[in-house]
Amino acid sequence: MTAQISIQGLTKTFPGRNESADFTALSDISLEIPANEFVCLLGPSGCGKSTLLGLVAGHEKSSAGGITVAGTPVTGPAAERGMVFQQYALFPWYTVEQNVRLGLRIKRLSSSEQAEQTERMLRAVSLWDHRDKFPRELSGGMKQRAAIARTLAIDPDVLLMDEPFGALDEQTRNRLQDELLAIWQGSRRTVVFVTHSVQEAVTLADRVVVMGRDKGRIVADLRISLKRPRDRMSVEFVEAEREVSACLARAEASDPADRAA
Ligand SMILES: Nc1ncnc2c1ncn2[C@@H]1O[C@H](COP(=O)(O)OP(=O)(O)OP(=O)(O)O)[C@@H](O)[C@H]1O
Repeated sequence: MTAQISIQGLTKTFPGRNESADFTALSDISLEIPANEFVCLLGPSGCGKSTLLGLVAGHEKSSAGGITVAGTPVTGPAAERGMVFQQYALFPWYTVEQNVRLGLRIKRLSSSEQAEQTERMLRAVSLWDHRDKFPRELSGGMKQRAAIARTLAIDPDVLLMDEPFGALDEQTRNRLQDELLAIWQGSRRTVVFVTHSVQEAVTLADRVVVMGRDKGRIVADLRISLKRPRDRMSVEFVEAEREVSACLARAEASDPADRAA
């Protein structure tokens, strides 16, 4: 089952340090994400994308407003919401296979089911032949594929991805985008994907939500209705990129106002 995400009047204020004023990263954000939708969050650095994702993941607590996933309020992390970070977060002392399998322990599967699921995921991200390697023996792209396999093996309804391909070269990044889409198309789930890249957003998303500097305000909500697979060189793709870029430029120019709470 996949889940709808409902964000209502979400505000996040971080306490100020050393008597400085509190800092409001997000103010009164509302967003509805239907089940199975692939949403990219785009916006200038510091606009609150990771904060929003962390709140959906349940890693952070909101200061006001709330989030429900499939109708249930988010009060902390849960297996149904899987997170992939830019830094791969693999255990260095475990092999690729062990890293993927570890995540499955929370699912209470039998040992043969764990082995089966691990193999399926490692094959999906083309790492089966590298399953006995340790993270230090992998390239950046391979590490990220292992991290994705580990999260997907748990079969979360909601996949939260915080710039997962941001540290990779363009070629590897394009390949992983295509792999991720193939996996998503094979078993749909709701995806919220943070990126800085307009091209990445147009390649992946059903919908691009652009956040501005002003406490995470949503300045644009664009549907990308290009058919998949998308040709990054096509006229339609370039046009969509231009439209998203124009919104991003407006977001970057938006006045951060007085961000103190
Ligand atoms: N734990 C924290 N304590 C205080 N301020 C924080 C904390 N986490 C984030 N912030 C602030 O909240 C704002 C939003 O940060 P966030 O990391 O969500 O932005 P972002 O849009 O993901 O940025 P980037 O694109 O650079 O990753 C920033 O000004 C940041 O300094």
